[in-house]
Amino acid sequence: DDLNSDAQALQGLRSAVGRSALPSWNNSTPTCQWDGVSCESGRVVELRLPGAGLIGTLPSGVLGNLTALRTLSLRYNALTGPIPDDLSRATELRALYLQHNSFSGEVPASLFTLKNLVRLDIAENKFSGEISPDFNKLNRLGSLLLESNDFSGEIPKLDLPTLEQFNVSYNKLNGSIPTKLRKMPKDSFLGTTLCGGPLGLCPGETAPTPAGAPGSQPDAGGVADVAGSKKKKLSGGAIAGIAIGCVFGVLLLLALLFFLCRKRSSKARSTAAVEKGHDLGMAQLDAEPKGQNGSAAGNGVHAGAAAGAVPAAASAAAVAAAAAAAKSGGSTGGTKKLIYFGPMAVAPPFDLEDLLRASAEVLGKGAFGTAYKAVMESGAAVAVKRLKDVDLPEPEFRERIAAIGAVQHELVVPLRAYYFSKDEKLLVYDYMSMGSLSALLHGNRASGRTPLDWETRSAIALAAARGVAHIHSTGPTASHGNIKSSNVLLTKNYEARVSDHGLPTLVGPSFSPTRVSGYRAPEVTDIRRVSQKADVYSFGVLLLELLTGKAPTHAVVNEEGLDLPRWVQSVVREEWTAEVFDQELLRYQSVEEEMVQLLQLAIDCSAQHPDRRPTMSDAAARIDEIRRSSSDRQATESAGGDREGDEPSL
Ligand SMILES: Nc1ncnc2c1ncn2[C@@H]1O[C@H](COP(=O)(O)OP(=O)(O)OP(=O)(O)O)[C@@H](O)[C@H]1O
Repeated sequence: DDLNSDAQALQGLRSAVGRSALPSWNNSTPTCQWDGVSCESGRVVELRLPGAGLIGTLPSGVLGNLTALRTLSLRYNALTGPIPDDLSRATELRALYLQHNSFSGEVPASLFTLKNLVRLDIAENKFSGEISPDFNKLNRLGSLLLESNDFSGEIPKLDLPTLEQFNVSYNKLNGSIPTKLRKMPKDSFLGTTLCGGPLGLCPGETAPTPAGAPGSQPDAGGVADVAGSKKKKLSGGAIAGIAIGCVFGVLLLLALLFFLCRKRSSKARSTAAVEKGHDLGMAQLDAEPKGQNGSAAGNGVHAGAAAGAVPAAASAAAVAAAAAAAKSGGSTGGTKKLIYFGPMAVAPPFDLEDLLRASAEVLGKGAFGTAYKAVMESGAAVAVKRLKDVDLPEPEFRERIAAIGAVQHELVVPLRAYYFSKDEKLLVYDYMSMGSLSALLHGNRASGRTPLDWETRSAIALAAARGVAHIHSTGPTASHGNIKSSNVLLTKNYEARVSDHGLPTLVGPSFSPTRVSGYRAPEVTDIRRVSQKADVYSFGVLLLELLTGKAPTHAVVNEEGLDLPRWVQSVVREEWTAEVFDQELLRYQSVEEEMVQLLQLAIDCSAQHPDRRPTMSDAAARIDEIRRSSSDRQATESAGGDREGDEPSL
């Protein structure tokens, strides 16, 4: 074993998973100077390639040859498949960081021979199977991080003397937490059905008896019995005392409430009026769209959530913010601030007070909360999204929202600011005056809305593809997470902008959408973890929607809604291709070839198997090409004819 064999191993790694990612790894540069490589005494001892864009499956017979390796970090890449068995030959390994990839399969038994391991982080992958008791063999382990995988079953009795960090949260684990691990914090076990220790008593367990108290009843049959047995010991006097205390407490609370209500009602806007206004806004959500603002606003196709832009009597966003302020202590000053991103962070043009005073109307209700249009006294309008079901701990929420706010791109609707308190989470976006693509496509066609021509539709497709491709370019696992036509918004000039990226990362594990969206890729089981390839699938469905004019959740076929990719494929297979297109598009016969090309791309993107789908940037490049050929052809065919407004009649 020498540096030559190390170099060969690294080359093997590069050609398997990093061909385009590791340009500095070439023969004209000495191996020890390659990116991410550190040597000592003529051997490679560290390999650190975090977020390097590695993609694919680690080959076997490669990493195991790095026999002097002490640190291996391949975190935040797009690696798939199992950990190769031969890694066990790298016996000097102390730190192994593989978190945030898509590794799958069981943790190989060979890993448990790496006796020197101190840090093992394989979180945020797709590892499955049970957690092996053989982790006990790694008795120098200080951190063992297994969270957000598909591990199942019970946690074995782990007894690792130097273990400080341990996390198995967000796995399919059940049973009780082994005694030695019960000192770990609650966070280590969230998102599982485990019990015991920081998660509270397991069924059949009794609370530990306080020192000196008479013996408890072992296994007396659960929490209820424990309470029952305590009750028996209370004397009559004590019960009377408690009862009197309770009555007094309730009276005191009532008096306080009464006092507070009176105080608030003297303010300009009474709480009752505001609440009423708020209720009005919310109540309208389940009603038919009123369509005051024409087809540009609202979202008429999402069954049950059809909402026009209905003005609420009072400021609904103000209610949201006021509720936040009131619940968390009354005053709106102090630390209760909007946190800004991008250029606005330098000179914020509005603050929470302005939002509080803004008049608002409900735009619609989505899976993550309700969206409002808020018009401030200055006349500026913003879209405020009031999130529900966020039970992430504050630091995690702030970290994730910072990642969302960091995406600033001309084709992505910018997140300008957010507000976080225990009870309220508000996101502030630019207000997009022409509403969503969903409303544009499926809005009331009868009422003389402008038909969408090929040029507009293909331009929207291109902008959306580029916007999403930009989000993907920010990191190997960065994804939008919820691509659909109501999240493609339009500027005054009908230019498309991608909105709402990253929202699924903000909701906690308790979030469970009621319906499976027609845009969701078949492999997605947890909407909080949507891969880039799953985004491509959703984008494919969006393209199909643009081409067919049909919404994927539209109840055309049956109550369950339309599986657009399957429907299109069945029609295309029967060679009725022309049948799938939106009638409005068919009026433009001269672009039929391009329409078929775009349809082919849509079918490719919505392939069942993720590996068959193109990348988002490939999809964008293909749309660009298709559009170029259609404009070339139109230039030659129309011989100077002005197509603008030239709307062929039926
Ligand atoms: N910045 C914005 N400007 C204008 N309209 C918006 C803006 N953001 C959202 N909307 C519109 O408000 C409505 C509700 O949006 P919201 O994002 O809450 O739900 P959704 O997109 O239907 O579903 P989801 O919650 O899954 O994203 C939609 O019709 C959407 O197009």
